[in-house]
Amino acid sequence: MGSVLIGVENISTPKWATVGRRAASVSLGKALRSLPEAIRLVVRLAWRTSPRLTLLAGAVHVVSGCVTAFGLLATADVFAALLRDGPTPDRVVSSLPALAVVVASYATRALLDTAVSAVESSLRPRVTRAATDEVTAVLARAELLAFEDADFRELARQGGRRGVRSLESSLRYLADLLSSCITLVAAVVTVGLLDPWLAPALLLAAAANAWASARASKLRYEHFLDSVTRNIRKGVVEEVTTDRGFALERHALTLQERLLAEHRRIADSLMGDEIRMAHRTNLVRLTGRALAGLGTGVAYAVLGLLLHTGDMELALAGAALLAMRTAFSSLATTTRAVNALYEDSFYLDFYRKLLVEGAERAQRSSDVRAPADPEVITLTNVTFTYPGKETPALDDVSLTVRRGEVIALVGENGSGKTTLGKVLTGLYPATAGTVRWDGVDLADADKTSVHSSIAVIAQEPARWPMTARRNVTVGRLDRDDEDAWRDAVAKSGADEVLATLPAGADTVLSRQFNDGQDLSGGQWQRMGIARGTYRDAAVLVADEPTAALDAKAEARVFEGLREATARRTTILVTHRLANIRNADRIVLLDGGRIVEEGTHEELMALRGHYHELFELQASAYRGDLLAQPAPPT
Ligand SMILES: Nc1ncnc2c1ncn2[C@@H]1O[C@H](COP(=O)(O)OP(=O)(O)OP(=O)(O)O)[C@@H](O)[C@H]1O
Repeated sequence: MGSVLIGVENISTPKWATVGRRAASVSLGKALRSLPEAIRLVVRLAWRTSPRLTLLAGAVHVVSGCVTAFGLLATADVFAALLRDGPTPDRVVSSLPALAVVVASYATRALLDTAVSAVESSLRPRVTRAATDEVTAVLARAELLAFEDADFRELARQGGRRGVRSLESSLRYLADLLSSCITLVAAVVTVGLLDPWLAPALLLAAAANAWASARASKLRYEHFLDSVTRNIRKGVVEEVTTDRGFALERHALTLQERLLAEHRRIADSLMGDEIRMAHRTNLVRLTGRALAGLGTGVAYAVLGLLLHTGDMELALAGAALLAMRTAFSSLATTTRAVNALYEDSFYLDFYRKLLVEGAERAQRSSDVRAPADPEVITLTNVTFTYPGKETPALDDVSLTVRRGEVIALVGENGSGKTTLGKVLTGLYPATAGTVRWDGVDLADADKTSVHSSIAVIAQEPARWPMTARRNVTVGRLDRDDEDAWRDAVAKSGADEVLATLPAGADTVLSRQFNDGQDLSGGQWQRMGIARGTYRDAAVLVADEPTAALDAKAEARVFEGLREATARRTTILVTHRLANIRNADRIVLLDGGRIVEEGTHEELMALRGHYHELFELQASAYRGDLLAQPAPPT
């Protein structure tokens, strides 16, 4: 079956990564122009978080930059006074005012640095919190179907993790950029004022540095995009190699070494690429530094030439030298900040995309309320296709369900039973056709109003990391009804589970907490049934509710369901046909289409597919299936 264990060699690259690849391959200038967008995003979020702190941070940085510039000009004055012609004591005395300004500027700068870090340490956690909150809110409010889209899930991971981290670092780099730019401008203006020829040489060094930094960022980003798919694959292999959920089969199938080898294979390929990328980045940096060095050399050569030809006095040359050194150091800070912001801007884009896409996929609210207890649910020519799939899971399904009816959905694995349950209850929107509750199209209805009227007992119920009692009452938090709770745990058989727990209903059901307990598959299923029963909704979807239950518990659950179904509409998905003989209607699905529909007696009389399935199961119980084959005659 081939040597690749997981078999995901050819999984496609997420859409957003393909778009990002295109963005990264545009010209550098164009890409750099996208920088203001990233800056705007960071500033806007900071502003929303705290306008006062944002203004303060900006102001403190500007003042700090100005003080540095001021100190620089004052130092030039000190040089000018010291290197003037005349007796030394006079020169020293005349330099004192400028020296005092230099000392004052250093002291102020030190105070401002403290202010900067105080303001930033108040602002940054607020921005991080706001960004994390935005991501969490977008995901919490996304429609159910969004979580079926692998691209969206990966975007959520990248936007939530890298995006928020980049936002935080961008804020720091933005602040650095602001103050270093002011110092740089002051230094370049000082140099330019001393001699206009020196400025272009400085700019050459700046351009070389900026080019190298931006190019290196682009290489790193391209590498990230190239490795996205492999990183997803590595994550999957990591999970199956180390996760508890796979531990049993990993050992029983003796897969540990195979999985480890697979993990190493992918990790090696990623490491190889990473090293290659690092070498290329270093080469780019070297070229940048060589060009910047050339610019610096030219600047010093011009200075030497000016001194040699007598076009510049020694005193001014001293000041120019100092300004040039300041310019180079703030240039280094500026390019580092621009470079980091440029690189962050790619990841900020994930964050932005996640917010945009999340907003598009938000569960819509609407003024149209679904009826709380629908009389009739009508599906008309409903088709449903999962995101990223070609073939529909439901194909032209029409069905009418009346209040109080018990409809059993049967059919082979993958025939669309679970999907039909979700579309019928508005959890998934129909791709085509309509689902109406008493004439209200669920496509227009407020989803919360629809979902308030449904209870879902899932095939694999969620294992809520809460107390056992909460695992049931979370079914309807606004209900506080001790009788209903007792009834729910009794009908589901959850009462027997509670009796085995050390702290009874107050035991926390999660191994993540101290003293937390885990349950068996069947015990979790009983908790799920209790939750669905406690919810007491008008429309109940029970999807294989008893698949993991022992026979006694199953009988008890069906007894409970029968009692409750008189009041509510029930959609029951099951493979155990013996349990649904009394259903009002049985709907047989095949390949997403309804192929047979009627009562048990009607379908048996039809002698079609249902009859065949029923007979097959019945014969298994009668013992025909395992009976010795008749000896050949
Ligand atoms: N999350 C999903 N993403 C993509 N395709 C899906 C998803 N869930 C189900 N499908 C596909 O939709 C089709 C119908 O699946 P569904 O779960 O509704 O079948 P089912 O009849 O409930 O099956 P089973 O008896 O195994 O529970 C199948 O072809 C399945 O592969």
